[in-house]
Amino acid sequence: MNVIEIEQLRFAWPNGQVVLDIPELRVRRGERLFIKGASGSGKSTLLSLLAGIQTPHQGSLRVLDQPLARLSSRARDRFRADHLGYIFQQFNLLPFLGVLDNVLCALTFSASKRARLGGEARAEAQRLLAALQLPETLHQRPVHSLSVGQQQRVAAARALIGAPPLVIADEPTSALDSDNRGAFLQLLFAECERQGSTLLFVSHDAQLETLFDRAESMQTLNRRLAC
Ligand SMILES: Nc1ncnc2c1ncn2[C@@H]1O[C@H](COP(=O)(O)OP(=O)(O)OP(=O)(O)O)[C@@H](O)[C@H]1O
Repeated sequence: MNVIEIEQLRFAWPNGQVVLDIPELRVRRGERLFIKGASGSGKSTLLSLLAGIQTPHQGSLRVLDQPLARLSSRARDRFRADHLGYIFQQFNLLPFLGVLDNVLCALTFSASKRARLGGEARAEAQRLLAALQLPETLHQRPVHSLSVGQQQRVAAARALIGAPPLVIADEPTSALDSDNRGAFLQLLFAECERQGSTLLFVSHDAQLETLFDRAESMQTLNRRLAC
């Protein structure tokens, strides 16, 4: 089954600038896809469509077989909470909440994620944080007191909890040095594989692409825009 299916997708921002014109993109279940592209090439715009924050103006976009544009905005919010894990570029953690509470908050709005846990939520949050190598001594600390690399692991655990079928990561390694980037990616891959999550990872750092099953560039995806 394909987790993502895009056909003849076009999207423009209100100023009329066409940012995406993608004839086709398919992502298989369990695949680890790297999407690269220069600043301004439309990476974040594509992710906002896949997450159902924006909807396409033309063409078809299906995530987990759901045509997102046909859902109401409320149904898209629910779909996102239930089926997606999202690692934001700036992590978007709640700075004064503790590490564990930041991870657990991903379950608050999703009965599906809670149902997929198969065990106690706190124990699963602790397991994920340990798998991502965040020491237990930090689990109660407010996240604002953590280093950038540690915050990134909290953001990854929050995206992974409840085994969402699709995990989207938007440049989450840009603040790390190359050794730490590689190590973090291997941990992320291992957890995605363990729980059967497809990973879509966006970055302008083309050095990372060899670590993935497949890489696509925004330039190639958007080839019609260059004509
Ligand atoms: N909310 C918005 N309203 C209008 N234009 C926007 C909006 N968001 C992005 N754009 C425009 O869409 C184009 C693509 O932006 P986008 O953020 O998707 O690129 P990107 O590849 O993610 O860039 P970066 O690597 O710098 O984050 C840019 O020209 C940008 O100015």
